[in-house]
This record gives sequence, C-alpha cells and structure tokens, in this order.
Amino acid sequence: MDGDSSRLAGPEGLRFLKMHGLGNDFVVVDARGRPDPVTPALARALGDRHRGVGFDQLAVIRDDAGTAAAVDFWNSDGSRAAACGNATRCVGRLLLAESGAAGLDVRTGRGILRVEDAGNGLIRVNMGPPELSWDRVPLAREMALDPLPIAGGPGAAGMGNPHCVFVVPDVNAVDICVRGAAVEHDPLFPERTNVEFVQVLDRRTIRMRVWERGGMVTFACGSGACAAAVVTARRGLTERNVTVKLDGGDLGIDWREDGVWMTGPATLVFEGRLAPEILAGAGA
Ligand SMILES: N[C@@H](CCC[C@H](N)C(=O)O)C(=O)O
Repeated sequence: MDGDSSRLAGPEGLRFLKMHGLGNDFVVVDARGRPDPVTPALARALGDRHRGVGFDQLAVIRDDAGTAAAVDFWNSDGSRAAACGNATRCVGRLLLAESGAAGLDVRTGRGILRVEDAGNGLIRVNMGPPELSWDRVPLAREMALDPLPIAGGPGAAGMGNPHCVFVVPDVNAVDICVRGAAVEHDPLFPERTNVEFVQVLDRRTIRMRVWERGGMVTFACGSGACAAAVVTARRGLTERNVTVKLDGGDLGIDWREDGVWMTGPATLVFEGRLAPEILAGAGA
C-alpha cells in the first residue's frame, strides 16, 4: 500500500467531488491534513465506470508549503500524469472559492501554475511554456519535433506531459480509437503519449479530438488543446491566440511570453462518499 488510508476508511467512507471541464471528468479527493489515500489500485477501482465512480482523471489535493495546494493527477489505468489542464481549472475553482482570492498558485508535476478567476464562471490557468526539445517531450532519441517520422507527419510538444498532434483535413473522418491507441504506444514516445487530431478552421479557430494517454477518447483535454495550439502556431497555420473546439465545448488558448494560458469552464457535479468495501477491495 503506497498510502495510509486508515483515517479515511471509516464507516463514512472516502469523501470525493465529481467535477468536469467540458466533459473531461474528474474525481477530486482532498487529502490536505491527512495521509494521501491514493494508490494505483485505488485509482483503477475508483476510475471503473461500472464498479467504481468513473473518471478520466483523479485529482488529489495535497498540502503544499509554497502554494495554495499541490495537486496530483492519476489516469484511470492507474498511471500518473504530471499535467491535466481541465482538472487544474476544476481544482482551481475550488481553491479560489475557498480563499476568496482572484488568483493563486498551485503546484503540479508540471511545476507551479497560476490559476485565476476569468469571470463569467470561467477559470484561467497558465499551463507554462511548451517543452520544445526532444528530451523534454520526451521523445526516444534526438530529432526535430515537427514533423515526426510517423505516418501523417505529426508534430510533438510537451506540456509537462507528452503530446503528438496530427493536423488533418477532416477530424471527423479519423478513427481516433485505432490511430490514437497505436500512436500512444509508438516507440518514439518512451513515456507513451496523448494524441490530438486537429483541423484548422481559420487562423483563430481549430477543431480537435483527442485520444488520451491511459487509453481513452475524452471530450476534451486542456494540455492537449495547449499543445495543439502550439503546433499549429509553429507551423504558421494559426495565430498564437485561438479557440479550440472540442467534443465537449470550447477552450480559449493564448500562447504568451510567460506560458500557454487556457481559459474554460470548471463544473461541480456532485459530492459523494466511497464505501469502505471499495477502498478495502482496492487494498487501500
Ligand atoms: N485531460 C487532461 C490530460 C490528462 C493527462 C493525460 N491522460 C496524460 O497521461 O498525460 C487535460 O485536460 O490536460
């Protein structure tokens, strides 16, 4: 067992929030002031849409000395992700409401990220500058990031997590399950990769569908939208400030000097408690 969940596994179970950003859905666990209960087995059990709660990512809020809080991200296959843009907005919304501040910092595997209330129910996050060297994406060996030597000539960008971006004429014509799963495991990506398929609609608008590392199609991917905007801007196809139209809705992406800013909604759906037997079944 990676963490001690004994304080959380009492008769009342483990409290969690269900949230989403454009249909990219999350379970959020607040582990501040207590041991982090999450193990790979618990992430898989919670992430099971039939026997658990179901999520695209699990976000765990932890105490942090230098920022409002630290946040860890888990995929539903039990793997970890350093970055998750949509979940950062969701956790940011909770922390902003709790503090009453208009802006604050959170620590993630991606580094310290600025989160701000953008008004109209929207949250804005600086996802940091893109990683544009082969070893920081990371790729398996030294090479140019764009185009990669993969059929379709995608471009790569890192946002704390790896992204492989295909620019295609018609995003709806792509079988993203088949191509996404194959590219996720391409040996060019030693840590596997998220896979984005992007259609440029005009210089300020792109349409994107995504296969996320961890083995799933999701309605939206915040870090993927940042990476897609970076790749299309570097190719000269778009401005650095674009709207990304995802299956779940629109994200505003603005690649500025200080990083890639992402603006979008963060929705609280419900609060729940995980039954102790589910925790026990996951070995927690
Ligand atoms: N949905 C997220 C990205 C999630 C992480 C990804 N599956 C990975 O393993 O890198 C987002 O909104 O950025």
